[in-house]
Amino acid sequence: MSFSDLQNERQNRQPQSFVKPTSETSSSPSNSGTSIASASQTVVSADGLYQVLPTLVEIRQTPSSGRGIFAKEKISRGSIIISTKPHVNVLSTKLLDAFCSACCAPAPPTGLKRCTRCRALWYCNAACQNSDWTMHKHECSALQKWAKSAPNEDVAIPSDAIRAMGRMLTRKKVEGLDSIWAKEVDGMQSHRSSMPTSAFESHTQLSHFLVKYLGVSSPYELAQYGIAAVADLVDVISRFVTNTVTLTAPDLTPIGIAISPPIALINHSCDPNTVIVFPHAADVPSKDEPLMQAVAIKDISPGEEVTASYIDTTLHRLGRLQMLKESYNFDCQCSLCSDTTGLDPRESMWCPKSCGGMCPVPTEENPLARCVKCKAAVSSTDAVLDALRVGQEALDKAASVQFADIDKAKQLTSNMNPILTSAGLTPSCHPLLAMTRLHQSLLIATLPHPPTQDHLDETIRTATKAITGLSSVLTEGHPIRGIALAELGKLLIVDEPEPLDLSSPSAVEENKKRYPPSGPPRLKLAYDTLVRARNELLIGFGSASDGGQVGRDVRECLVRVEAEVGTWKEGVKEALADSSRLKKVG
Ligand SMILES: C[S@@+](CC[C@H](N)C(=O)[O-])C[C@H]1O[C@@H](n2cnc3c(N)ncnc32)[C@H](O)[C@@H]1O
Repeated sequence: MSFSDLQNERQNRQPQSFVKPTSETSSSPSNSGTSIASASQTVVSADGLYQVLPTLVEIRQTPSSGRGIFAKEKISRGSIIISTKPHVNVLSTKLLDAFCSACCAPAPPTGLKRCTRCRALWYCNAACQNSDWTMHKHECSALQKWAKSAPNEDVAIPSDAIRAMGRMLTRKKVEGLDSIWAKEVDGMQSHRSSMPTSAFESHTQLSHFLVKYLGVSSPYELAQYGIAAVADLVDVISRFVTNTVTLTAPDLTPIGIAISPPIALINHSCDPNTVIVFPHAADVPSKDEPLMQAVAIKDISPGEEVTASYIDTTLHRLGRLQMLKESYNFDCQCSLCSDTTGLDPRESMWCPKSCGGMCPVPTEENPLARCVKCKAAVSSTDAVLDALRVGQEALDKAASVQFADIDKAKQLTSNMNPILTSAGLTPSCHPLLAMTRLHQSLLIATLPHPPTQDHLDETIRTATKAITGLSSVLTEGHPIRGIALAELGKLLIVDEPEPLDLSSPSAVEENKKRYPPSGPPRLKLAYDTLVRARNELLIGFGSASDGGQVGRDVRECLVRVEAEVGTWKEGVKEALADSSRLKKVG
């Protein structure tokens, strides 16, 4: 595998949220977490709505989280629970020329075809353009008008939020305000009545842009979209903010936003049993893409609630609580957030006496941290607190400049990683894990052509450290783990620029102590890593989707590595045969 393949995969991948956190705030009654159904939960009658929900689940009213989806039968991990095309999906504005606006596939080598009228949307081919035309014909002229009135090129295309809401309202009008489609959209949770004042400003601004984009100028015109009063407009915005999911490429790179009312029925947990993915299954025709799937990553018992995470669950507890409150306005009481007694790997450091145990990281509120195994006290509290604070600042800075100034970002992550590590943080501790993952993506993006052994090996070590961290905080089969393992496996099969000469026994011994090893042991490690990746991808992207596009790529890689290992074994056999022949001749 060449290193450029890896660089093409350079992601703007977030540590991960499936439902898009937005700056707009929404509010909801405070509520409890998820899990086992209680007697007070009643089955919600859906009156012909949500036809895509399979019979193995049902909608129930929960005492504190509103409606939710519950298993009626046992659901095994790796099963696809819901599979549907979103009601609405739009690409991020900056990626409009990189992905097809209909099927959301990346631009083929021959390039995408641009809509010649609005010049804003791009498609794979005429078939994709035609399949999108029923919707695009309405937005095409809106996009043209918007561009004409834009003060400059940078804002010539409205944001993904405005375009998505525009499509949602237009489709409602086209389908009919009493249609099932419209009822499902209108049935999504709105927090209008309990919206905090802080949300009003952003919601008002969005409403203003939305009305301008739709080009409506009278109450009569607005009513055709089902908006009879200002309150209805606020509902549209609130529903959008509360229920939108990040549209991702099959490798989890965020590429836009999507809305699916049945999938939006899934409530949140920071330790979810389900993930929302867009796996790009092989047998799905492009007209059915982007296919959105809710996949079980844990076995789910009958009566148990199906939950997904709305935010990055590698974050520490306070960070998660704050994000959920700000973006979805509820106080998370899931098992992970409620249990403050156990040791959370997201907030852990090694024992100061190196007994092999771990301690919770000290905080301003709880400065006295002790190893859970040998009870040794952390004496360097101030230094650890400083490292955590400076680490978070450096992470925010590096993340914000990673595309505009990659060298600066890399300098920040290179400097901070050793500081956080020597402060004693474990690889799963926030912000070290996030910093390691960012450092890995920057190392991949800056791999020289051809790669140097040092740069390649550092990237492999960083990817390994990231997997160690991720494996402590995410359940086996979580797609982020599967993707991280696939990435490491691919790094390990990049041709070594300067492999060790393993012809002497001492070099072979030396190689055993090295990480990553060189030569055949490296290939063996690549093979084992790719097997692990494939197994986890089959869970996270669903076994019926064959682990999604990445799962299929990994399978192909495995076939190549197997052939290479086979050739190598043949080579060894031949060499042995040669030497015994030579001995006989001698
Ligand atoms: C995408 S909707 C989920 C479906 C929603 N319960 C309904 O009835 O339509 C997101 C909203 O559900 C509620 N919610 C989701 N997960 C929750 C949880 N773990 N605890 C409390 N409320 C939750 C919050 O009000 C949140 O803004």
